Amino acid sequence: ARLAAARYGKDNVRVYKVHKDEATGTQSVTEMTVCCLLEGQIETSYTEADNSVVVATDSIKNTIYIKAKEHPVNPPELYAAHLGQHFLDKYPHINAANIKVIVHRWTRINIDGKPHPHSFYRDGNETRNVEARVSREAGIELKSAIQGLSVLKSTGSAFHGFVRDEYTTLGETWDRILSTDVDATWNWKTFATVTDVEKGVERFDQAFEAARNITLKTFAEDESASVQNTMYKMCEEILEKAAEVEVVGYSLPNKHYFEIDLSWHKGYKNTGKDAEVYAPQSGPNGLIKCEVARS
Ligand SMILES: O=c1[nH]c(=O)c2nn[nH]c2[nH]1
Repeated sequence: ARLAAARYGKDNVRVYKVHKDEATGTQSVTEMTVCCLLEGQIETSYTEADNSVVVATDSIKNTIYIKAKEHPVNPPELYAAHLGQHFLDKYPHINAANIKVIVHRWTRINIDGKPHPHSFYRDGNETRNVEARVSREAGIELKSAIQGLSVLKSTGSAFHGFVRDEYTTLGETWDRILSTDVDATWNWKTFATVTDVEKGVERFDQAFEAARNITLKTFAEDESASVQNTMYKMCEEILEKAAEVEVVGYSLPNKHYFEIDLSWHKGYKNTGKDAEVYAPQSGPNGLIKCEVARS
């Protein structure tokens, strides 16, 4: 037998960092969950119990905290680049660091119309994520994402004209609920160095805001003919807005809401145009994926 692949490290490292603006007394907080897995000349730790090549996962966990102290944690793309590069700079036998940063939402609370200086609430399970691969071979490869942004529209969605054959029972509809949990990703051009990531670093927050706004606006305004077509429009717009992004992807579950025929009860009308009460389904669900690149 031979070792075909190997990477190891620490997962689920929870990190909180506060920024205190002395001038205004305003404090800002960031909370994230980090995974950091290393690759390199580590085969003998698997095959020969040679621990001399192992940077302990406990040390990796410590490094995650130390780099959060030394460097900004925002944007997460920059923090991930610094963290990954550290392992290549420090350990000659480590050739790649695979990092995932999941940033949780702490949205500032507005009290009587005024933003509170140090109070926040968790407005949804939506997260901002970054996956970074920092390697000697390729440099810094960054993939940003929005995950878990649940959206629903009560109309403005249709689905008709699809294949009808001996396997088809689904009726055509010109007016349906559309409900999904947004998982959007955008892959950046490769950055050669951390300095290159830092130059024009505002690109990352701008792309995140653009992706989130485009997703919500297109979802709301598109007279959707299908999940497929609506998500393609989102991708086109994000590519147009973010020049250094090479590929945009979506993975959208189609979370079905079934009509309930209540006509057995006093002839109640509750289907088609009279439908008001529905049965939200936990599963099965449609799952529609795409990746869109520049032509
Ligand atoms: O938007 C949709 N796309 C599909 O492919 C599909 N299949 N069933 N319902 C669907 N809705």
